[in-house]
Amino acid sequence: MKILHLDKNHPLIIQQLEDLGFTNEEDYTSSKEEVLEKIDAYDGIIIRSRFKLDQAFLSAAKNLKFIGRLGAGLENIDTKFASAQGIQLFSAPEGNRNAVGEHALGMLLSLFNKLNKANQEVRAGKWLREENRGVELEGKTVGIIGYGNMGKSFAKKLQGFDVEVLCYDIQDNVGDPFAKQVNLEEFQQKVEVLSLHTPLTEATNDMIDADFINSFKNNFWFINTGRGQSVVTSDLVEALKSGKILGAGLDVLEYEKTSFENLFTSAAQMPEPFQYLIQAENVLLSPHVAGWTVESKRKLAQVIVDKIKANFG
Ligand SMILES: NC(=O)C1=CN([C@@H]2O[C@H](COP(=O)(O)OP(=O)(O)OC[C@H]3O[C@@H](n4cnc5c(N)ncnc54)[C@H](OP(=O)(O)O)[C@@H]3O)[C@@H](O)[C@H]2O)C=CC1
Ligand SMILES: O=C(O)C(=O)CO
Repeated sequence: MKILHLDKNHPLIIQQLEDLGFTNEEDYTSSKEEVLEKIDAYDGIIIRSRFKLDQAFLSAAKNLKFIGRLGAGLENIDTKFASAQGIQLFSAPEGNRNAVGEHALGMLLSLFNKLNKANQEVRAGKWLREENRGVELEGKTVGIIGYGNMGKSFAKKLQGFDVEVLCYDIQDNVGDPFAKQVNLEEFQQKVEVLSLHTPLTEATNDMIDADFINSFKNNFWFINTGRGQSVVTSDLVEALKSGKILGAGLDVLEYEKTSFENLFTSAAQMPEPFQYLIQAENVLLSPHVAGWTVESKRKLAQVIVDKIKANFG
């Protein structure tokens, strides 16, 4: 079987697939059009997010048997069409769920303790203790939307903080010892910290808008390590300005072309709401790296190799 690798990744993926008898071709530079011309020669594709695998692309991939996505989200693949074509899809949430759980917790504790602001001030010679008084997680109600691999990982990390953890999910009975599943109404009545872990779908696109935010009884803290497009950034900014949202930790932004590339080459080019986010003291930003650790790079590759081996080895 011949596999085309479209994104550079951990070397173990090529080594192990070679050992299993697969032929590997690495192409990290050809345009989508160039790849389209040769794609019918491959049985498998391994990709992160370099381009969208849409109907046109999948139709041209006449011999394709599987796609391995080195990550959790599958929104860059037309999954319905791929399945209808008999193409198997392998994602790797097992590889980066721990990283996302740790990143979400890290963002939350940094926000609560104003670490980003305090760090910048001390470096600038300012010793402002009262202004940098933090708040504690103990006793708070933390709400997780989307209780799958990532949401559960975050909930697990919260054990030991003496918090109540609630989750809201469209699936029934997703709760476990780490979180109590409730309906949306109860969720919005109780939550003081909201962490978003849903995939990007039609329903979650722009889900966090002004109506949704204002349906929460309490002012709340917001962490997003899901997808930026699930948030209406201008509404988030209004909520930060009004104090409805007390602070936000955003690993993902609406202004991303793929999961790894920003739409804009500089922050200055970004739309007005982003200009607010980059100067707000109660906002912490990271460039879509929650699932992007040294360890997850290796784990993601291993998960994909293991899934290919289990199905085609
Ligand atoms: N920042 C980063 O680096 C990373 C971000 N991610 C993001 O996290 C997402 C979640 O990953 P993962 O936990 O593996 O996904 P899972 O599918 O395991 O879990 C997501 C859960 O959310 C549910 N859900 C879907 N739509 C809604 C909705 N409208 N309201 C409430 N719940 C909903 C899903 O239900 P159902 O199964 O019915 O759809 C599912 O139970 C990824 O798709 C990706 O976008 C992931 C890894 C790294
Ligand atoms: O795994 C994912 O879906 C990502 O966002 C990559 O870091």
